[in-house]
Amino acid sequence: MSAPPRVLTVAGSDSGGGAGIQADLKTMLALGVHGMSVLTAVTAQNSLGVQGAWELPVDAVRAQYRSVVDDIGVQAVKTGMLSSAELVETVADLIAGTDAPAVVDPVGVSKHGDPLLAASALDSVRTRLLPVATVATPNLDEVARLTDVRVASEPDMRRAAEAVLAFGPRWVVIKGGHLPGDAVDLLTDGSEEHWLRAPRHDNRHTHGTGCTLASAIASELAKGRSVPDAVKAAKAYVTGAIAEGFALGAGIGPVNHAWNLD
Ligand SMILES: Nc1ncnc2c1ncn2[C@@H]1O[C@H](COP(=O)(O)OP(=O)(O)O)[C@@H](O)[C@H]1O
Ligand SMILES: Cc1ncc(COP(=O)(O)OP(=O)(O)O)c(N)n1
Repeated sequence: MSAPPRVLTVAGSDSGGGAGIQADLKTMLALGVHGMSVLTAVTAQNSLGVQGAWELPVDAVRAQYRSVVDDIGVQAVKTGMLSSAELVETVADLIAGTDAPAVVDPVGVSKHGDPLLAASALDSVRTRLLPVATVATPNLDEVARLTDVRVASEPDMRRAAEAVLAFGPRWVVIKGGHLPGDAVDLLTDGSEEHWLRAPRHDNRHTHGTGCTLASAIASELAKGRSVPDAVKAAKAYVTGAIAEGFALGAGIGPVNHAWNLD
C-alpha cells in the first residue's frame, strides 16, 4: 500500500477531544491523510470551557517539528493555538523554511471566551505568521482583534478579507459562522472571490468547528487540490460534522468528525 499524504498540525491539546490537536487528527483520519502533530500547549478543557493552559518550551516545539519534517516530510501544515509571541515567531520561521502549503488558523479565544493566545502575540501573528500562510482562516472575533474591521453583516466580510490579506497570506477565508442566517464564508486571494454558503444547523454542539475546517483544508491541499477546491471540500466536511454534533458533558459538545465514515 502506498503512503497517504502527510499533514502536520502545530496546535494545542484539548483534553476533552473536541478541538485542538485532537480535532485536527480526527479530521485528518476522516479525510484519508496521515496526521502528525507538534504540540504547543496543553489545556485542561471540557464542554464547559478551559480550566487551565500550559505552554511547551520553544525548544520542544522546534524539536517536534524538525523530527517530523526532516524524516517523514509533509504535504501541508496547519497551525492552531500558539499561545505566545515566542511560539508564534518560532512556528512562523519553521513554516518559512518548509516547502509545503500552510493553513493558519489564528486562534485567539475558545468558544467560551477563554484566552488561547496572549494579547502581546497579536503583532507577531500579523507580521510574522500571516505572511507565511497559504490560507488564513480567521473567525469574526479574530478579524476584530487583528484588524480594525468589525463584521456585522456579509458585505463587511469583503473589507475584513482585504484587511487580513494586507498582512500577506496568499488566501483568506473569513468565517461567517458567528453571523445570523446561513453559515457563509468568504474565500478570496484579492482577485478571485468565492462565497461558500451552507445551511445553519441549529445545533449547539459546535465545539471545534474552526480547528476542523482548517485541518480539512490542509488535508485537501495535501492531496494536491487547488485552494478553492480544498476549501469547498473542507466546508462540506465541516458542515456535515456540525449537523451531527452531539452532546457530551454539561456544556457544548463536539462536532462529529466521523460523520462521513459510515
Ligand atoms: N451552526 C452552524 N451551522 C453550519 N455551519 C456553521 C455553524 N457554525 C459555524 N459554521 C461553519 O463552521 C466553520 C467554522 O466557523 P466558526 O464557527 O465561525 O469558526 P471558529 O470555531 O473559529 O469560531 C465555518 O465554515 C462556519 O461557516
Ligand atoms: C487547544 C485548543 N485549540 C483551539 C481551540 C479553539 O478551537 P475552535 O475550533 O475555534 O473551537 P471552539 O473553542 O470555538 O469551540 C480550543 N478550544 N482549544
